[in-house]
Amino acid sequence: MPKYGIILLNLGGPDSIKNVERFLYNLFSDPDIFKFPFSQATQKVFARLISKLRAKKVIKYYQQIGGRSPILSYTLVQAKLLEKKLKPFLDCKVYIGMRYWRPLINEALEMALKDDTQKIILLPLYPQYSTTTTGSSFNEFYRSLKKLNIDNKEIIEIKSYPNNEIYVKAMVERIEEAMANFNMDDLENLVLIFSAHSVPVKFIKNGDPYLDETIKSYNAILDYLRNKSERKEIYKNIRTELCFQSKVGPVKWLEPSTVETVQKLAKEGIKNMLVVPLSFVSDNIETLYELGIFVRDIAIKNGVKKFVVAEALNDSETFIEALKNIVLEAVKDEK
Ligand SMILES: C=CC1=C(C)c2cc3[nH]c(cc4nc(cc5[nH]c(cc1n2)c(C)c5CCC(=O)O)C(CCC(=O)O)=C4C)c(C)c3C=C
Ligand SMILES: [Fe+2]
Ligand SMILES: [Fe+2]
Repeated sequence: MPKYGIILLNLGGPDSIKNVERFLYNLFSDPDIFKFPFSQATQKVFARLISKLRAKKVIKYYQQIGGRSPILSYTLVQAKLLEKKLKPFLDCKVYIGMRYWRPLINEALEMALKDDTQKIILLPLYPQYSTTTTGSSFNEFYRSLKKLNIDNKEIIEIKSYPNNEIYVKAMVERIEEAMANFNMDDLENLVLIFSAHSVPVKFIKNGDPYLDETIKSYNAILDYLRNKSERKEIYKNIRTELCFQSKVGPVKWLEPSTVETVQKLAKEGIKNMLVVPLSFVSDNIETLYELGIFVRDIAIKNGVKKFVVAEALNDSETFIEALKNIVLEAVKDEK
């Protein structure tokens, strides 16, 4: 009977081509991410329609990255490493609760309850809070709790950690690894492009802190690179950009887009680009296909010579250390 059950919250992704449409249906049925007018019933009808249409398009993308999303395999590794790292300090077990594809949040909760867990810690694998990601996962968790008629469990929510020092260090390590692809001559004509997942502007206007927290991460990583890293003198002279990827649908999303940014830089004569996926802690379709294939193709066609995408944190030991510290900090007054 572990005292603490830690539920890692993430988006999830289809585990096969045949499940792409069902995954998209779950995503478009979520009123926290896509609000359709009128009623819950119309939301379902629209979700059915849009997931069918979008599946036709994105199945081709999933086929190019191995026929499934790699999110779960990376999250499984992160869960295992975190449990191992935490065990000497905390009586705990780590579970995975995905928002849109298995293992789902209610399944993680049921497993934690079966193990007779006394307290549940919600740990989002989103460093930056958004109502569309962490907020949506929290809502789904509380709906699952209500369905099971549970009202006596202590729940500890970790909201976000955009400028946690160890998380920032883990990001810097990934950037340094990717920088090994460039030689000294390349550096004079290199731009570091930080690409975050976009959200519709209306969420930000309604108070979603996602943009502020994304800028916080961006500034903290730049500060580390330019003032604390071993090669700080190099980073002081490297130009950087922050942009937003993965817009879906016709409404206005956060800009500038990653594609526009790459095109603008290429037009200016930039020949070397290092793209850093910000806001993703595991590689997924948005990093592997959108950045690694789609945006790369545009860059090369526009004259870019070297286009490198940094690996997401995935199995980074330093990232797991950050998560360990974040959890221990959250329970320090409880133990
Ligand atoms: C990490 C931050 C993310 C935010 C913020 C986010 C907002 C957001 N996403 C959609 C729609 C889609 N997202 C899709 C995939 C996807 N999204 C994230 C992360 C964030 N989303 C990840 C990690 C993934 C990849 C999952 C995988 O299979 O590997 C998709 C499916 C792919 C596609 O059709 O392009 C959709 C759709 C909206 C509408 C939104 C904010 C309102
Ligand atoms: Fe998304
Ligand atoms: Fe996308």
